[in-house]
Amino acid sequence: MLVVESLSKHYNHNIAVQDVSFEVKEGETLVLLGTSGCGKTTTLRMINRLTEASSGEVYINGKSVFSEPAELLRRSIGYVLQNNGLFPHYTVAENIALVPQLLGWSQELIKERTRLLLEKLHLSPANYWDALPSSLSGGQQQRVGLARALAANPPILLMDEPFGALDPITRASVRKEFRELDELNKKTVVLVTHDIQEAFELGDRICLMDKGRVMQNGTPADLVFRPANDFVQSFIGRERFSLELKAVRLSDVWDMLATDTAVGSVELDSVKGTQSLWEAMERLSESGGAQAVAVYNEVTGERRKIMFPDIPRLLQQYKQAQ
Ligand SMILES: Nc1ncnc2c1ncn2[C@@H]1O[C@H](COP(=O)(O)OP(=O)(O)OP(=O)(O)O)[C@@H](O)[C@H]1O
Repeated sequence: MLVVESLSKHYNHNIAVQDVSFEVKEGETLVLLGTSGCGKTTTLRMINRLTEASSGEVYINGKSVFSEPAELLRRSIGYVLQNNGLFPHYTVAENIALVPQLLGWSQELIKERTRLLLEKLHLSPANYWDALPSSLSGGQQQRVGLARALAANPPILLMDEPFGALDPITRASVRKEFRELDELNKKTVVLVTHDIQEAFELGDRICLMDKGRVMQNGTPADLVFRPANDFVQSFIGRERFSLELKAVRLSDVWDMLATDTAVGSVELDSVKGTQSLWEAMERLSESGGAQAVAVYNEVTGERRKIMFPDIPRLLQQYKQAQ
């Protein structure tokens, strides 16, 4: 678990970050969201001490990050940058192996881990092992950057605008892969973005910042249905409808879903109860004209069904119940 307590950074008289606090549990993603210059990157870099805090504390599993040399600390924290930060003269495999090499892993273990990560990130080892970063597309480079950050299996992963340099289509597909990556299930992730849609898709919690301060720290549903102040309200602005669909989980409206899951003899595509109304809508659009998708509750094993016309009604009923 990561705890950030009253973190501040001042540059002479300029306050970059003021009194920022939040907690991120294992398996959770916290998104630092806000417009350019609000202090997101500075906050992120104070966690792995690339920027030294003026005051405040950061604890990882109860231990202060200031209690060990910064270089050692950074080996246990994965870091992904917008421009991927790959070494241009190192091959893909050499880039991924950097931290495990520093940690003294055996060559055999490093190779095994590199192969596994390349496969999980849909980069076939046969094609990409010896490739140089310049021969890869932006999306592929970003995947290698992610593999490198995950290589030594760090408990914490920090990501600074990881999808920011990608075109919208690649961005959406890399983001989806990121959401589905099982390597992240037990990680504590802090991700910086200025893209509110991305924040709602990826964040279990969102910390919305302005001028170095936290405006609201809550779940996507807190921000969109219970905004703490006018700033949050206006930040959500005209994107409200899609954000509402992203904030409501299918498990939140479980009792309102149809119990009859049969649609003739057709095997329905399925989504999980932990996914959002938005993701159900995406799956319906992708499933080639299917009228419905099944919703699978991983906890109880129950199945229900959702259809396109249900979606606005479910959202409405959820809002009324709030
Ligand atoms: N090394 C530095 N020296 C002086 N001021 C700095 C330094 N680094 C950041 N700042 C200032 O701190 C404030 C916050 O910057 P920061 O990069 O954290 O914002 P950000 O929200 O990440 O913005 P962006 O999305 O544009 O990267 C800005 O006013 C910036 O000019």
